[in-house]
Amino acid sequence: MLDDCSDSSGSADSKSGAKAREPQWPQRLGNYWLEECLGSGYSGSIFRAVNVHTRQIVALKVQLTSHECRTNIYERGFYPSLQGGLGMPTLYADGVQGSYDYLAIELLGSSLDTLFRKSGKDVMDLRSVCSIAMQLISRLECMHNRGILHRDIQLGNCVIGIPPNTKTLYMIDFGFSKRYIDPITGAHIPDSRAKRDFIGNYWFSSVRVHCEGRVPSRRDDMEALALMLIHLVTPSGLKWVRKGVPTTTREHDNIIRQKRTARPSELCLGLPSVFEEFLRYCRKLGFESCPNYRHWREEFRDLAIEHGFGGDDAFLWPPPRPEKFVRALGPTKSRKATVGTKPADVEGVLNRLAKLDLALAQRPVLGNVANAPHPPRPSPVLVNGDKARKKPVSQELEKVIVISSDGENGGLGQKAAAMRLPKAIQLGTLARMVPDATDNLALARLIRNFVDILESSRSRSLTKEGFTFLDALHQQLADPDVYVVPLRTSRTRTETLLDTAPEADARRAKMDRLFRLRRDVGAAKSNRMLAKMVTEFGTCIDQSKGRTITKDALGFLHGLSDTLRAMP
Ligand SMILES: Nc1ncnc2c1ncn2[C@@H]1O[C@H](COP(=O)(O)OP(=O)(O)OP(=O)(O)O)[C@@H](O)[C@H]1O
Repeated sequence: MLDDCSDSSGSADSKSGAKAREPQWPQRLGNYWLEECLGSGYSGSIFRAVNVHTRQIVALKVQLTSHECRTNIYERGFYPSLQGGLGMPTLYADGVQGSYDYLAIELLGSSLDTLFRKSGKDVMDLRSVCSIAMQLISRLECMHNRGILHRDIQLGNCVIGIPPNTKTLYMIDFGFSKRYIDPITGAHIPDSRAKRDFIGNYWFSSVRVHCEGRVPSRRDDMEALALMLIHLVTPSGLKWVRKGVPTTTREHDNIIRQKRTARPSELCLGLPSVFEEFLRYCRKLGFESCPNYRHWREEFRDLAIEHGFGGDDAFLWPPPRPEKFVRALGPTKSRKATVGTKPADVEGVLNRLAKLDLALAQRPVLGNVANAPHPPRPSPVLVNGDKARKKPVSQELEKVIVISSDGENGGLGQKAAAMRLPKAIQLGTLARMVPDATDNLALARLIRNFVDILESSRSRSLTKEGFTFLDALHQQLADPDVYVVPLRTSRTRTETLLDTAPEADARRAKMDRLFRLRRDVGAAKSNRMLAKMVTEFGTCIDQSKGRTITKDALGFLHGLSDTLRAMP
């Protein structure tokens, strides 16, 4: 199949052959005068064209009627259902003239593929990727709500608009699309194990469709999007994309093998956890399941907010300089911002984060001992603060960017005046300081800083870095030499959403547990008891929808800090 189905974009179907020689296109088709050629695909070319009567500029997609793969025929069938949807191109006219078939479509801008390649970078900045995620989830939601699957999600099929719509992403190329809902009966297309030709693209088509030959449904469009996002934030991209379009069956088999065997945790190593969770979610969806678009849009919005980019989904290209976000967050010359750290250093950290410098954003592999937040250390550690430690925590605290200049209560309590770093960096830094907190007072201070960060953040969701802090805290309170299973397990929020317990009951149970923890924390008599409470606290948050830090949760953390402070 491979030798007769490839093109340079990585798209594949059963009908395509080697790229045909460019035909001689006429100067005029219907009311359109053909101008510049914007791009050529396997089955035809796209021209910038002008309506000779109205002077309206359009993109004219032209194909030979003799072509073996006349995708225009299919596309013109889908456009009417997609009209009016945000990011769905307008179809102005279509027709057949002599041996030419044309569609006059709204003229759009460059594709993500072109933009990314021209940037010369090997990863896309996190802000842009979050905005792509939010917008494309909406595009798929729109198509799916209208009963249509795209089935060829790839960078070349996502384009920006022309001014004034340059911040909006559009889906194009519905040549492989399909109705999955019968417009008359309303029934979902049936699943089938019968052997079928692969339709999609080598890079991002889902494992089920590409490697197992299954019938595509909504989940597969979503998985393709997840893979595309992971590709964008992975240095040099997904490994099976790096070698280019396969030209032999052997190369294609290699891609299939690599795709099939790559576990989500491996693909997403070092990335913010939402990428892995999204991919896992898509792969767990049933054939007819309706994806929870809103939930995942909000996840990517939260990720953008956590990294200081704001929650707007506008696609800004080229990406604004990271300093723009820094300035928006506070004055860079603040005295507090420079405690132990030069502004340039801080900017460097932010710049690297904005470019998703993966060395900085190291993420432990879930459940992997080698990547446990803090590997077992030989040094003796505290049980009720009775052992001496290497380094006073306050020194480390000062090295950290904002944290605290007056130890006890100041610090992030005066957050408004200080330059605020992204929550992820602050929490990550704080978590790394826990193993060196050699007495209860130092731990109490770190917890207070933890609470300050949570309270100063717009998002009340406990992130991966927040759980890493709790893991480290639990370990330090219980026994620092023993490996602790991370609180936030590979169980995803998705599963939480799919839990059978009615949502209201689950919420009430969470509130009760947190209320009890808050009430009882003051009565704890030892660090081990507190360690248990931290575990219960973390588990309770992890299992709740949205992993939200409630008032009682903050109360518990305050109580924990006070109790440690009061302990001998
Ligand atoms: N409406 C549009 N406005 C501007 N450029 C467009 C438009 N539609 C497509 N293009 C450009 O033409 C290229 C090919 O378009 P499209 O993917 O629709 O054609 P195709 O023949 O189906 O291609 P392929 O065979 O690669 O799937 C796109 O990558 C894009 O650069």
